[in-house]
Amino acid sequence: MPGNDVILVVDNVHATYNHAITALHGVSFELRRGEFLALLGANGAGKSTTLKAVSNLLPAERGQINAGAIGFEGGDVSHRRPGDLVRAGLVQVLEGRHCFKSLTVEENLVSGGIGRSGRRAEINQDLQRIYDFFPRLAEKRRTLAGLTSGGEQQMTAIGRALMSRPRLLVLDEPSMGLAPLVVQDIFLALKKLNRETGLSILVAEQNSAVALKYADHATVLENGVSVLTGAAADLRQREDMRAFYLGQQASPATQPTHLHAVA
Ligand SMILES: Nc1ncnc2c1ncn2[C@@H]1O[C@H](COP(=O)(O)OP(=O)(O)OP(=O)(O)O)[C@@H](O)[C@H]1O
Repeated sequence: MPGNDVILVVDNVHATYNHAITALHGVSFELRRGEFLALLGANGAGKSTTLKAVSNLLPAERGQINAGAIGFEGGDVSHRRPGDLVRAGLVQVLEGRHCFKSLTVEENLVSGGIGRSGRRAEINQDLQRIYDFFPRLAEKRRTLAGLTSGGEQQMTAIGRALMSRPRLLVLDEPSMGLAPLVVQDIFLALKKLNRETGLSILVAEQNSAVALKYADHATVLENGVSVLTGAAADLRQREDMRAFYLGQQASPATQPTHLHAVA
């Protein structure tokens, strides 16, 4: 049984789409309270499927968990509707920075608080907190989200998720399609949120270099299986990680044919 300090447990999860396409066949990891964990892997490795399984969003895509279990705060997520998980503190920012483009940045943020009973003063306080983490959103608060940059839309999507006061924030590929400096800004803000508020963060990323720079730990997926978990600082030093995921050449003597689990 995991201790109270573990907020999310993914235990040997197998998942398929349409009862036919196997997407995951053995994904396991744990996320401790207050931890920033990165889920890494190439295109199609199963990162998005794992995150959708965590938020119980697979059934909406004709997907299902066939074996294994996912526990959030000690309860099995498969018994809870996605909306109930949000109210319980598990909030996901889906891939593709979904914003309401015809609403202002601030209206988008406020929309994230709908459903939670909050007085205006409380909502204003939360808005201010988000503007402190993302000063660029404060400057653009009256601008239509559709007219802001990709980075600002990603920040708006994250800010909207924060309005429901999550305990675990899950993000799918926040760096996608963004310039390197903007990606750094976003990860810096996530790290600050994690450090200053104790928010637990799970982020799926193809950009391993940036994820390993800011995360505490990382789990690597290959073809639907978690093959490696370790401290981000250790993974950054590994020759095989450098060669496979950080785009650097390992010396021929150390080049592996696949990643080896941390002992
Ligand atoms: N809605 C779906 N219906 C059927 N198959 C799917 C669906 N979504 C994903 N898959 C398949 O499941 C496998 C894992 O995909 P997934 O999107 O989870 O990987 P990923 O690591 O997130 O990759 P990417 O970075 O490209 O999003 C792939 O073989 C993919 O084709």
